[in-house]
Order: sequence, then C-alpha cells, then structure tokens
Amino acid sequence: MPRLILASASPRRRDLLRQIGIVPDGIFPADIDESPYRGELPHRLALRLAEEKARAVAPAHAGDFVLAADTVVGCGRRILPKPTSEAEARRCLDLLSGRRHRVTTGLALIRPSGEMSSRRVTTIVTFKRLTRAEREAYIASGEWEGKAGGYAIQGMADAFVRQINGSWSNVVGLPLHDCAALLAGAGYPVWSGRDG
Ligand SMILES: Cc1cn([C@H]2C[C@H](O)[C@@H](COP(=O)(O)OP(=O)(O)OP(=O)(O)O)O2)c(=O)[nH]c1=O
Repeated sequence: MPRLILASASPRRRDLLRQIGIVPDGIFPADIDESPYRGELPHRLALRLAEEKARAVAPAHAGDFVLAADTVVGCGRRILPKPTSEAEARRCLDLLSGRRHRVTTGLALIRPSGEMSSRRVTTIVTFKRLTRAEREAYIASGEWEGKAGGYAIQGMADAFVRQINGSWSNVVGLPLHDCAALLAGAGYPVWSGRDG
C-alpha cells in the first residue's frame, strides 16, 4: 500500500480528507514563503503555492504520494490576506460585503515516481450586504483569524453566504471531488481496499 503524505498544517484539510475515508500516513507542513509576486493573479498564486508546498516536502518522502493545497480568496485581481488583526479582518469583510468573490484552491500531488499532477478549483461565493452589527459580531468571534479572506464558511460566516457556485469543500480548503479524482488518477487507491 503506497503511503500518503499530507503537506499541510491545516486541521480542516485533514478533516475533509477523513470525510471521504482518506487518512494520511504522515503530516508534514511545508514552510514556504506565501507572498504573491507583484501583479500575480489569485488563481495563479493558489496553484503556484500548492506546487511549491508539494515540492518542498517531497524530497524527504521519496516513493510516497505527497499532497499539498493552497487556498486563495480573490476579489477581481486583488488577493485578500489571511488577516492577523481585527482592522485587517474588517477591511476584508467590507470588501466582500454585498459582492461576489472567488475562492481558488490549488492542488498538487507528487506520485511515487516523482511526477507531479496539479489543478486548481474555483468557487464563486456571494456575500449578503453585511450590517455593522453582523460585521462586528463576526470580528468578535475571532473566527477570521488565519483564514484566507478573513472568514470561514465552515463557521458563522456561512450565514453571510447568499449564494455559492461550485464546491463548498473547496472554500474550506480542499475540493473533495477534484482531490479524489486527482488521487485516483495518479493511482492512489481511493476507493479500493476498504471492504476488508
Ligand atoms: C475562505 C476560507 C478559508 N479557510 C482557510 C483554509 C486554509 O487553512 C486557509 C488558507 O490558507 P492556506 O495557506 O491554504 O493553508 P494553511 O496555511 O491553513 O495550511 P498549509 O499551508 O500548511 O496547507 O484559510 C477556511 O478554513 N474557511 C474558509 O471559508
């Protein structure tokens, strides 16, 4: 049985994989510089960082499958940060309020042969127009911390989502349909060997 290494520190990604019955054999977060290049578009950044994370972790795990992902929230050409302060989170929410934005996750998988397959998945999310009370309640919740775009759809912020077009798990951080397809296509036994 080939081993699967998840190159991610995100507990959400681990939980999403477990949801479809996949438990990584090891978790080794990649420590890379996540800053965008000048003028880099959000969807390009997501793919580049996913590939860089996979490449950073793979050398220590030759012969294993190494899976990495990166989720970027973009509003037009603009890349939203992972806020580290309330003021920054407020700026994100003000930008998202009453508008559509795109959440792109890059996925990169290195096979035991060393060959890499990657893809990106985009979900379009429409937020309601936030009242001041909604915004401030959300800021007080602290749920925005460390989340791309300053919100987490798997928490309170789902109440702000008027419409979603595409994969929900993609917004949380790992698009399960594409992830399963990528793994299966690379020869990882996603659906076999579970019935004893
Ligand atoms: C938009 C959105 C983002 N997020 C999170 C998912 C990711 O953890 C984070 C985006 O940052 P990432 O850099 O993709 O992931 P990470 O830093 O958490 O983990 P690692 O780099 O080790 O893989 O934002 C949510 O949890 N819910 C959401 O609705």
